[in-house]
Parts: sequence; C-alpha cells; structure tokens
Amino acid sequence: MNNLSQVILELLAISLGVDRLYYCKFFEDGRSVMRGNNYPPCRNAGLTFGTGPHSDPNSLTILHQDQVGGLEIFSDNKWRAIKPRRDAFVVNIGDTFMALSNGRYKSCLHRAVVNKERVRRSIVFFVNPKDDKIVRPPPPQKRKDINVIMKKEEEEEERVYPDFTWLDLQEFTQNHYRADTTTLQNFVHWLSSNKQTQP
Ligand SMILES: O=C(O)CCC(=O)C(=O)O
Ligand SMILES: [Fe+2]
Repeated sequence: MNNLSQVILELLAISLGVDRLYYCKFFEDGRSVMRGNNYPPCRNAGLTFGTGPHSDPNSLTILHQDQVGGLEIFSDNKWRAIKPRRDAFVVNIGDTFMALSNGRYKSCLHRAVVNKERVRRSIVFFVNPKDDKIVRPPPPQKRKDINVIMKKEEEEEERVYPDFTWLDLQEFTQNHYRADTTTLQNFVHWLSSNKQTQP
C-alpha cells in the first residue's frame, strides 16, 4: 500500500507541475494507518448510516470495499454509489492534501450506507505525513511548469490555508470536532483562535 501511495503521490505532483518526487519525499517518513471497517446489517438501513457524510482529514485514502457495496460520493449535487470492484481501489483526496495542493485538489465528500441483510466490510489505508511535519504547499521554485515560464500571479499565489501540522489536525478531529464537510474551515478557525490564546 505504501508503494502504491508513492506512485499516486508522484502522479499528483506531475499533475500539479511540482517536482515529481516532492510529495513522495514529504511522506517518506510518514505515519500511514490501515483500518478495517465492519458494518453489521441493519433492518432500518434507510434510516442509518454506516459512516455519515464527511471528508477524510488525512492526505489520501486508498479504500477497498467488499461486494456488498455501500460507499457513496457526493458529486454534481448528488450522492452516487461506487460500484464495488474486486480488482480496484478507490482513491480519495483528503483535507490535508487539499491544503498541500493549496486548494487545487478538493477533498472528497463521501459516506457509507449499510445493508439490510448482509454485513459489509471495507479496508482503508490512510496516507499521513509524520506528526510534526509542517503542512504547506510547495514553494513556487518547486513548481516547474514544463514549457511555460511561471506566470507572475502563480509565483505570488495566495495561500488558501495557513501552516499546520498533522498533529494539530488530528488533535482537532479526535478531540474537538467530528470530521464532516467543513472540517478544514473550522480547523483553521480553531487554530487561529488557539494561537491567540496561547501566551
Ligand atoms: O466503508 C467505507 O466505504 C467508507 C469508510 C470511510 O469513509 C472511512 O473510514 O473514512
Ligand atoms: Fe472516509
């Protein structure tokens, strides 16, 4: 899974015009986590979620679901079921990568519904940086646009999110806030008010 995440990070860097190994290096001493999810059947499946709507706070999520299915993503104003495939992983962008790409990549709103009769299982690999790594997008000199000389406005691109550490975001989502659709905005607010109250 680690190797797969490195390949995906390289592709993401290429797509952003960043040095192709930039994110691979950023995550090489990372603290990725694998988790198994078990959703028992539920007679009132229409009234109950396995996992309510949220974006993952981590960087990337690589997920495999069993044949029961239940993963849904919100796209074009609609909840869309992701058809289970034995031979494929689902890759979601999380809030931390949204910050690392200065908002170019958006974290993916998703949820999991339960099944009336069958237990459902999924396995999830969350890609995370090292706890104390500073999360910030690559500086302009690290963005190499292949044929084009970098445009001035790109060089002076405004930061969408302030610097933070993965530890800060974990503290927020584990102790103060249940990850949902607006985790990052609320986190940024929490971070700035916390800083102000610190001596
Ligand atoms: O079980 C699923 O398909 C989704 C799980 C999920 O979103 C999560 O663990 O963050
Ligand atoms: Fe999730």
